Amino acid sequence: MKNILVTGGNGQLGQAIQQIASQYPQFNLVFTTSAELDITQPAALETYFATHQPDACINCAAYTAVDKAEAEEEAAFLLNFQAVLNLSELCAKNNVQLIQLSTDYVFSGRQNVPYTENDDTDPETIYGSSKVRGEAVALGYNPDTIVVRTSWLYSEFGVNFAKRMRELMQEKQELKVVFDQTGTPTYAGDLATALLDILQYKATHPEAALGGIYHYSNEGVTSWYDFAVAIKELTQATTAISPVTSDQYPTAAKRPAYSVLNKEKIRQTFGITVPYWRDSLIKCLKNI
Ligand SMILES: NC(=O)C1=CN([C@@H]2O[C@H](COP(=O)(O)OP(=O)(O)OC[C@H]3O[C@@H](n4cnc5c(N)ncnc54)[C@H](OP(=O)(O)O)[C@@H]3O)[C@@H](O)[C@H]2O)C=CC1
Ligand SMILES: Cc1cn([C@H]2C[C@H](O)[C@@H](COP(=O)(O)OP(=O)(O)O[C@H]3O[C@@H](C)C(=O)[C@@H](O)[C@H]3O)O2)c(=O)[nH]c1=O
Repeated sequence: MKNILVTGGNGQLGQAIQQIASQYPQFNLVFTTSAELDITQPAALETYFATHQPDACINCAAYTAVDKAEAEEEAAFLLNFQAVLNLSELCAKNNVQLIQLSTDYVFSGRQNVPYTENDDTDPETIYGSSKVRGEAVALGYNPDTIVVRTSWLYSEFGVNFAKRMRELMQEKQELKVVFDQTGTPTYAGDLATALLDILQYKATHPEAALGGIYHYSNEGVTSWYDFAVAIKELTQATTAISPVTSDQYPTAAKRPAYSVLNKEKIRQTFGITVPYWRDSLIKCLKNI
């Protein structure tokens, strides 16, 4: 396994993979933007695969605007379902190992113990529903597909909660942040390492049956409020942060109240270590 195509190469996860690519000289990682390779266009994908012959594909392209998706169902499903169908079909036909990214928002959040890969999905948002359909079609075309669900992704790159909080803390004297949504942040740099370690494991265990769903986030549990407070403390910001309930901070999409992911399977299968969320936040804030 040598040639790795990373779609959505300009997104935050795509850029996080770019940042560590030189640590994996055994892989020739190629990053594509939507302008270079529009994954909603089957003909463009076919031409790309015929020309570049990837051995694996990490699909980081996605529709990720959770609130906007409520009003843009078609656009969300086009990218998170239809395009995944195109990609999966082609990967299956060409024996290309696909890694498809998914989300904790596939769960409604009614559970109060960490979600395992065997728990039923029950999304309550358009974004979550579109990602569930993407998971199903990716595994349906090829059971060897590896679906990695992650949560609360943040990084130095793109648009994310941590960067937004830092900006708001510079602009505002007071912030209100929900404290009744519990989950785990994931530093995109850690996820990027996990994904390339998975491909490395696959390369050295070509016969292993590894297909299926895996959960990966950082370790530990927090709320968006506590996440914001940690950002405030670590950056010595002076903004006042008040905890509010989701009812007091209305949004178009209803986020899960609880979406902590159980990471036992990915640890056991690939020997991946999972950093504690606060340690990774410190690392990220140093880089921003
Ligand atoms: N962000 C988060 O908090 C979380 C994300 N995830 C999942 O992780 C994955 C990566 O997310 P993240 O990096 O944050 O996403 P981003 O929103 O940062 O990036 C998505 C990328 O998709 C690309 N894209 C959009 N349309 C197309 C298209 N038609 N063809 C090809 N590429 C396209 C964009 O490329 P361009 O810039 O070139 O237009 C963009 O760079 C996704 O599957 C997401 O669902 C899971 C949990 C949490
Ligand atoms: C900016 C802000 C948000 N919030 C709330 C809104 C929401 O309930 C929660 C998170 O806000 P955001 O809208 O930034 O994050 P959100 O878009 O919900 O993030 C999600 O993105 C998708 C792509 C995923 O897959 C998920 O894992 C998750 O990371 O914090 C506040 O309470 N106060 C604030 O000032």
